[in-house]
Amino acid sequence: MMMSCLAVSLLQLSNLSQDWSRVFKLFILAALFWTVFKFLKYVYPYWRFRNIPGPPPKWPVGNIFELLRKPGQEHRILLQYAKQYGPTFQLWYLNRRTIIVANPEDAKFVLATRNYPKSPIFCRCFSPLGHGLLTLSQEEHPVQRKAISQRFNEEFLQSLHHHLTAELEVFMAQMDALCDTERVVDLDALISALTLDVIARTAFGVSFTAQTSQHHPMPHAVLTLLDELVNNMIFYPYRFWLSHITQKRLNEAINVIRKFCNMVIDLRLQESREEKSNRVRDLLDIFLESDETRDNVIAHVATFMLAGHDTTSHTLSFCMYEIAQNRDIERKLQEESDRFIVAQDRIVPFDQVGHLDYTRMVWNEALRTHPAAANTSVRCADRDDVLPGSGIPITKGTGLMVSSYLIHHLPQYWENPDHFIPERHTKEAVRQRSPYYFLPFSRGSRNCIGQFVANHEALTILSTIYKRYEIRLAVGAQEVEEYFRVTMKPHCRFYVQGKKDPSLDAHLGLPVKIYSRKCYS
Ligand code: HEM
Repeated sequence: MMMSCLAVSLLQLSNLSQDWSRVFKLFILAALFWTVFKFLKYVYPYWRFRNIPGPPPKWPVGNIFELLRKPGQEHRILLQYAKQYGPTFQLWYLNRRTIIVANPEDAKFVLATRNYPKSPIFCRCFSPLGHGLLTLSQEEHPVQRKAISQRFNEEFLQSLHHHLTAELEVFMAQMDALCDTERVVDLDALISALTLDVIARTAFGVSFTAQTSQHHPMPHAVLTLLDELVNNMIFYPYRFWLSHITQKRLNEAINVIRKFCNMVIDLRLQESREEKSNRVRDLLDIFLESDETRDNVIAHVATFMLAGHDTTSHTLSFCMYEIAQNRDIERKLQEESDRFIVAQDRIVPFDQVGHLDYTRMVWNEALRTHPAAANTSVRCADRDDVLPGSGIPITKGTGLMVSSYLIHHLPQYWENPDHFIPERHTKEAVRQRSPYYFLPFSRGSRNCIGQFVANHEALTILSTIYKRYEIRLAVGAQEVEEYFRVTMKPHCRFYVQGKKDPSLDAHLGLPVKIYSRKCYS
């Protein structure tokens, strides 16, 4: 009896263990299937699009490491690819395909139709302060854009000129002090402080005094915010590991900006009608007059500051870098500013800015050779399609980026693309070519809403500077390079005359010496 009981329980145990081993086997099999499925899903896009032009991806990471090879020089690497594989080509980020678009016909298709909304990842990364125009969804954007565009009129431009004049006086006082001293100055830093003060006045009606003091908390907060947003985007796949490091700086910057905006808005709401009529209008007025919540007003103003500061200042620096290498261009600019800044005026009057034709051509050539926004933000196809210029197939969800830098530098679109030739932008020449050959401000419904602000600001600053000063590079021209980090900025690799000068920062933007113009000395 005992024996038979034992035999039965042994049998049950062995059945149980057989069940377990069967479950285990099934589990291993399922895991194997899952791995194979995931593997095939991962490699399938590589296989499916293997014949599309582009640098061969290194499995499993794609083209990441080639792009990371030279930080800040990604635009140069992409230019090599565009020359080798054709203007529109594909790149792989892990197993995700991104199409770099530099065929003007393809660019038109992507920018002018509404089938390519901004990528949700971009919108998520760039909106910690809420959604401004740059990151609004395809549905919300048109209404907001229309409302803001209507208020961006002649009156607004006049108030901009008023703010610009005030800040340019501060700028010139600094330039006068540096003039003829043989001191090496970082012109990019000076211009950056100037444009930050201008955009602050245009936005809030008050200066951040970035040009004269280090004490205002906003310049630091705005620059930190910009930097951290870029980090957010670049390191998006690793955000969980990096978040605690970057999040602290980001939150601190956001708190400073929120606090400042709230303070200015509170003051505005307490203002009497008389006080308001005695003051020059600014962006805050425009947004407060719309029926936006306070948080949305702050998001809009912050977006304008972020989008309008770096872009304008770095392009201006590159413009002066090019002029410093070409005395003929400098002379023509001087002649034009002499014509429009007359008698006791130091700054070109508002109604004369539109007549600065040569200065405009020089500015446009700087926008072509060194476009601050070297490419649009990433778009995401909302349907299957074929790009009409290159014939490249697009599947729903594919990322696309239109590269103005590539279009501006490919010899099939621009003769001698690396030469700085302002005459490319005569009215005649502009009429004869497709607008999609020149895309510094992008095009279509998501183009730059601030482009007329940037143009007005740039022409006023350039004519003021070349009326009074001569700018000379303090280093060889080849030592200043383009450094790309969402925007393109000038970056000087070497110290002056190869020696470390303790008065200079290791990463200068544009080292120059400033002289008073011969006829003024
Ligand atoms: C040289 C100077 C500038 C350049 C090269 C430039 C370039 C651009 C580009 C390429 C875009 C499209 C970005 C995208 O595809 O997502 C853009 C958008 C934008 N820019 Fe500018 N920009 C400049 C100056 C300014 C200024 C001064 C302001 C503000 C006063 C400004 C405000 C904006 C805004 C708000 C957007 C988003 C527009 C929308 O999505 O509706 N920009 N800019």
